[in-house]
Amino acid sequence: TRILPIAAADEPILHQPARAVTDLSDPAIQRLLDDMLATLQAANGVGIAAPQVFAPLRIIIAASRPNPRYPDAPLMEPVVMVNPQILWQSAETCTGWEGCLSVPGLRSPLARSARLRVRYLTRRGDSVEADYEGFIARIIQHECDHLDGILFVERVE
Ligand SMILES: O=C(CSC(=O)[C@H](Cc1ccccc1)CC(F)(F)F)c1ccccc1
Ligand SMILES: [Zn+2]
Repeated sequence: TRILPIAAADEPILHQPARAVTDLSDPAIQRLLDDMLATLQAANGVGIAAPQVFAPLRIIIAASRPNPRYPDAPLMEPVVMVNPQILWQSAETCTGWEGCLSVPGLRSPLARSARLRVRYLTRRGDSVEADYEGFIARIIQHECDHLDGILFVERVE
């Protein structure tokens, strides 16, 4: 397992759409998932997307945990989502702080849908549909933006 370099905001890979994963049994994909997890934990983040470690693939990891800005954030097992699709998101929004490992030192409040339904493949290839709300829903929206080449700073009013 390796800690991977994290792309800075000016890297082109962060401004282009990522490609769907077609072969989850590829050992290189399974290794990437392990490396993304190690990189996320080393960076003390609560989420990460494959383009941030220079892999133009539709893979995200959400790993909410209590932190100074979200003391009541749920502590969750990191969830790996391959080819995530947001099936539904609430019109109702909530505003909260966001940061980005690719934009170090910048934090900004941002409105996101309060609830969403996501369909994704687990790292073993099982298709899952799940509902999320609050801080975890925020992380998933932030990470899915990365898969479409969108940084949170582009959404700040
Ligand atoms: O742990 C961080 C560092 S930034 C972070 O973890 C990003 C994820 C994130 C943090 C906060 C809100 C939404 C997403 C990671 C990124 F860039 F890869 F997506 C944090 C920042 C602000 C509020 C709470 C926590
Ligand atoms: Zn980010």
